[in-house]
Amino acid sequence: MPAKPLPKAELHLHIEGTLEPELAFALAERNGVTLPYATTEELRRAYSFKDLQSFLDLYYALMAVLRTEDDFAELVDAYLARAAAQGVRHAEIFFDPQAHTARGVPIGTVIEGLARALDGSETRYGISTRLIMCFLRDESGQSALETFEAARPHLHRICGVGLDSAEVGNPPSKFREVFQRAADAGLHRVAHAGEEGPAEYITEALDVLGVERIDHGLRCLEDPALVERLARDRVPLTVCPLSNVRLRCVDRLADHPLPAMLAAGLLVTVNSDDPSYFGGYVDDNFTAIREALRLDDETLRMLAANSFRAAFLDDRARHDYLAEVASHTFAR
Ligand SMILES: Nc1ncnc2[nH]cnc12
Ligand SMILES: [Zn+2]
Repeated sequence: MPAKPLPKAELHLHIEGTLEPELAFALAERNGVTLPYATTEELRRAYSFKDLQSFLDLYYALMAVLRTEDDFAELVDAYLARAAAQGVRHAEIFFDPQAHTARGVPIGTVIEGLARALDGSETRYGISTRLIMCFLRDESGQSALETFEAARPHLHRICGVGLDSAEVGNPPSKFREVFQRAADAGLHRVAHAGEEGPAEYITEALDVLGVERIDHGLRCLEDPALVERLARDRVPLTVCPLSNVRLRCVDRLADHPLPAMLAAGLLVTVNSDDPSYFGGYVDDNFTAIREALRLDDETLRMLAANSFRAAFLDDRARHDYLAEVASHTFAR
């Protein structure tokens, strides 16, 4: 019998980044969309990125195949099936509404399609789920505000807001007002910061946007006072090792700063970001860092426990998930 994967929460996962080439071609055919690739193999060969922007260009282009509620529900369903096989017990899932509304897909189609599939996640896959609506930081603050207002009738489906897309030149402070509105609506707040952008963006995300978690956060290591603050305040960092290598934030997995982050006392979690594009889902990230960084079982257990500590869960659910992690036996 194959070893049971370590139970874990996934806190940094873009649902659009789970679009596998096979599903992309199936949806393209169903929706009459022509892709600029002849085969899934040819598409996969395009997955060679020199930086975040070169990835984002393909990521947004491929979304053209997502048009109906059923498409979004199918995308979620495919992710949940894979996530369950990777030991995911809880998932907090990002989506990018502006990438769809800009193509004429109504925001209600996106949110209700995603939410419909997520409604069945506990019974069908044993995974509790939350939705986090991200704003594209290379769009304007005004566009984020309009998106938030368009989503208002659906806010009961959403647990929080986030900030993603091209980081450099797009500081968190652009989005002060929409994050304030989200806070007033009782939503959680997270933001990508310190992936390609500077450590100052992490500080700004905390101070100006009031975020509770930082997505990526690698570049905090350039600012010792910030590292001390993040460690003292137990601010979770949702780190994505395979993504960091594929987007060339880190040269090789063996050079990944995750051990330095742990040594600094940071609350690090491990996640997959855009698994279809970056060569692995979340347990594949755990396996890759275990080997490349020579992590022992207790470190892996701590990373899994951190994922539940950092999740937007109630105390009871958190306690139960942490007990699952504590009782996991590693078999190889
Ligand atoms: N790694 C990443 N960084 C910023 N925006 C993203 N959108 C999807 N993946 C992303
Ligand atoms: Zn991300």
